[in-house]
Order: sequence, then C-alpha cells, then structure tokens
Amino acid sequence: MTAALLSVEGVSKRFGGLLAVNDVSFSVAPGELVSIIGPNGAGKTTLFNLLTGQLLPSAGRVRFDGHDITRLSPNRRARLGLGRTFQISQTLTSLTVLENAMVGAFLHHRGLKDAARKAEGALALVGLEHRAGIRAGILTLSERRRLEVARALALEPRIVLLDEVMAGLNPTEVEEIVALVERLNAEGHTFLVIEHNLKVVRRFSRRVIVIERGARLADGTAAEVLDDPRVVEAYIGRQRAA
Ligand SMILES: Nc1ncnc2c1ncn2[C@@H]1O[C@H](COP(=O)(O)OP(=O)(O)OP(=O)(O)O)[C@@H](O)[C@H]1O
Repeated sequence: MTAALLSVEGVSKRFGGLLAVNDVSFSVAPGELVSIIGPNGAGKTTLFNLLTGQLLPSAGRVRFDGHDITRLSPNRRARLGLGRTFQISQTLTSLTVLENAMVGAFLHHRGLKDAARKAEGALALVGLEHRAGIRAGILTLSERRRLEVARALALEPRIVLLDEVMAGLNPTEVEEIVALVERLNAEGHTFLVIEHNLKVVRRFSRRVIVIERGARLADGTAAEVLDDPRVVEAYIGRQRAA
C-alpha cells in the first residue's frame, strides 16, 4: 500500500457544547481524488479547517507526509504543501487575476518575477491565462472558482483541498470544473474535495467519505458508499426529498 500523504487520526473539534467533528480518522494517498460528502452542518468545512490549520483540534492528530502538523499555523502547512480553496470566495477583487494567483506563488518565491512566472503557469493550468491582466472583480463566478484553484496551485501544493468549488455554477460550468479537476488529477495532483453534487462525486471520485453529525459514517469506493443504505438514509434520501 502507498504511504499516506495526509493522515487524520481521531480528530475532534468541540465548539462549547457542540461536537462539530467527532473522532474522525482517514488518510489520503498521493494521487488520490477523495470526495467528502455529508448534510449541511455535518462538520465538513470544520474538518478542512482542522487540516489546514485555520482551527486547532480539541483531540487527535493530523500528519502530512509523516510529519505531525496538528498544531502548525496555516502558513507553515501551506509551505509544506497543503493548498486549499474556501467556500466563501477569497478573490481580491481590486487586484488583477495574475496578482491574485501571485498571492499563492509568494509563499515560495520572494522575487516578483519568479512569483509572476509561477502564477502564470498556474493560470495556464486552469485556462485563465488570457484573463491575467484584468481586474478579478469582473470575472464570472466560474472563472473566479478557477482562479481560486489557480491560487492554490501556485502554492505548488502536494494536495489541494477544494471546498464546494462547483456550488452555484450552471451545468456547463460544472462540467468545465469537473474536467479541470479530472485533468489535474490525471497529471498527478492529489485532491480532497467537499462536494454536494452527487452526480459529480459518483463520476470523478474513486473514493468517497461521508461525514454525518461530525462523525465518519462511511469510507469506500464511490459505488460502495453512494449505494450504502445508511448513506442513502442519512443523506441522499434527504437530498432527494428536498
Ligand atoms: N466557529 C464556530 N463556532 C461555533 N460553531 C461552529 C463554528 N464553525 C462551525 N460551527 C458549527 O459546527 C457545525 C459544523 O459546521 P460546518 O460548517 O463544518 O458544516 P458543513 O458540513 O461544512 O456544512 P455545509 O455543508 O452547510 O457547509 C455546525 O453546527 C456549525 O454551526
């Protein structure tokens, strides 16, 4: 078995009386594309925040490439190779598209020229190179999402965490992002993705983890997990009923 790139070991997060993440364990191997699904409020974004250091866990450990990163700052984790996008767009609307991508690149490249070259490469990976010089504020939602992926890629990450990058997009735009993530994964990028669109999840994930009320309810192949009666009951049935 391939050594894990990211390991989550018995991680919990308590907010006062609420156990938002409850003793969750799993690992991600290099090259995988793993989806995390679960009902609203299940604890998925909190779990991402524990992985990237925006929050510290109440219990448990996070390891990255064998190193214990449980208490490292977000910046140190990003330097080690944890890139992410946020559910709420972090695009700096008054800066250009290139300058936004450079925010990621500055982590490893202090010089302007080097950072710009790295950022241009990341924009080319997501098909936004022709938009490099325009103000990010005038991008469409779909372009903005791709810019966020580019900013994460400009960090030269070893894993990219995507938090609902397809939310609010129309079916054509969803297809574009799915194709982008599939291509990047085929090129060797490792992804951990929070996604609500189960058609997308079934299509592109080899592996799916279900979080419900903070706990891991299932972890397996997309077919195993999405057809598991417990998952249908806890999540999919509820989505269908909605
Ligand atoms: N900083 C915080 N302080 C207190 N409670 C919080 C905080 N962040 C999240 N929570 C609570 O933790 C629970 C899990 O929230 P979280 O945002 O992680 O869920 P989610 O699965 O990402 O939901 P969604 O799919 O709606 O984005 C929710 O009950 C939420 O209200």
